[in-house]
Amino acid sequence: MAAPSILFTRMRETSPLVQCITNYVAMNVAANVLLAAGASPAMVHAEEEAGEFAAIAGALTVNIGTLSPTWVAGMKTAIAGARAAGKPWVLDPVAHFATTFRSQTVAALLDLRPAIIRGNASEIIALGGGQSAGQGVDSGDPVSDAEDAARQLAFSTGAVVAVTGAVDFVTDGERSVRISGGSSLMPKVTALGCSLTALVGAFVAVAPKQPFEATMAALATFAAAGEIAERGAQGPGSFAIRFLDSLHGFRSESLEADGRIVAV
Ligand SMILES: Nc1ncnc2c1ncn2[C@@H]1O[C@H](COP(=O)(O)OP(=O)(O)O)[C@@H](O)[C@H]1O
Ligand SMILES: Cc1ncsc1CCOP(=O)(O)O
Ligand SMILES: [Mg+2]
Repeated sequence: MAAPSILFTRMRETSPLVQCITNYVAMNVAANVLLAAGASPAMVHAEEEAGEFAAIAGALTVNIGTLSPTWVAGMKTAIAGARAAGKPWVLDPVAHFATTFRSQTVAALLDLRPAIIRGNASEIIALGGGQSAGQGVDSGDPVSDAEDAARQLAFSTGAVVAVTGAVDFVTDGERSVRISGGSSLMPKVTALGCSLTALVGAFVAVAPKQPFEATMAALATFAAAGEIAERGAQGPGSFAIRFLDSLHGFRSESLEADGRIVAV
C-alpha cells in the first residue's frame, strides 16, 4: 500500500493536470486549493471540448453543485473522454437528494462508473437510499451514520466512497479507514468539500490503480493542513487564507502523525 506521504510527494513533484467540472461557487476556491497543494487545475466543462480535454488530463472530477442541462451534457462528454482514455474520474454529488433534476442526474452519472465518490454524510446516506437530515449543500448528519451506506455504495458501484465531516471515513467495500483532524471552521468556509473532491482527483491522477490510497492521502492532507490553519485563525475568513498557505507550505511527514488514519 502506498503511504500517503509518498503519494503527496509524487503529486507535488509531478503536478498533475486535473480537469475539474465544478460549480460556480467552487471554481475559484478549488483552483486555488489545487495550486497551493501543487497540482495543476483546469476548469473545463463545455460539451464541445470537455471530452477532448479529459483525454489529456490526469484525472477528471465532476461536481453537480450548480447544475444545468448544458453542464450535464459537458459532464457526460468529459466522462466518456476520460473513460476512453483510461483516466479515473471522481463524483461529488452535491445535494443530490434536494431535487428531481439532481437525483436523476446523479443516477445517470453513477451508471458511468466513477472511480471515487466523495460526499458529506447526508449525501452518502441519501445515495444509499436512506433518509438523511440534509437540506441543501451542508450535512445534517454525523459521518458515523453514513458508514454502512458508504460500504454498501462501494459494493454496489465498485467505487471507493469517502464520507467527510468531523472524522472522515473511506471504504472500498472491504477495507475501511477513519481519518481525523481538520477544523470545525472548515464547514464554515464554502466549497472546501468541493475543493477536496478536486484534490482527490489530483491524487488519483498520480495513483490511478490505487483509488483507495489516493483518497486517503487527499483526505489526510486536508485533515493535517486544516489543523495547522486553525492555529491562530480568528474565524472562517482568516482560516481560509491560512488554509491555502498551510497547503502551500505542507510537508508530507505530518500525514503519518500517530492516529491520523485508523483502519476499522
Ligand atoms: N467538524 C469538523 N471538524 C474537522 N473537519 C471537518 C469538520 N467538518 C468538515 N470537516 C472537513 O472539511 C472538509 C470538507 O468536508 P465537508 O464539510 O464534509 O464537505 P462538504 O463541504 O461537501 O459538506 C473535509 O476535509 C472534512 O474532513
Ligand atoms: C453553496 C453552494 N451552492 C451550490 S454549490 C455550493 C458550494 C458547496 O460547496 P461544499 O459542498 O464544498 O460545501
Ligand atoms: Mg459538498
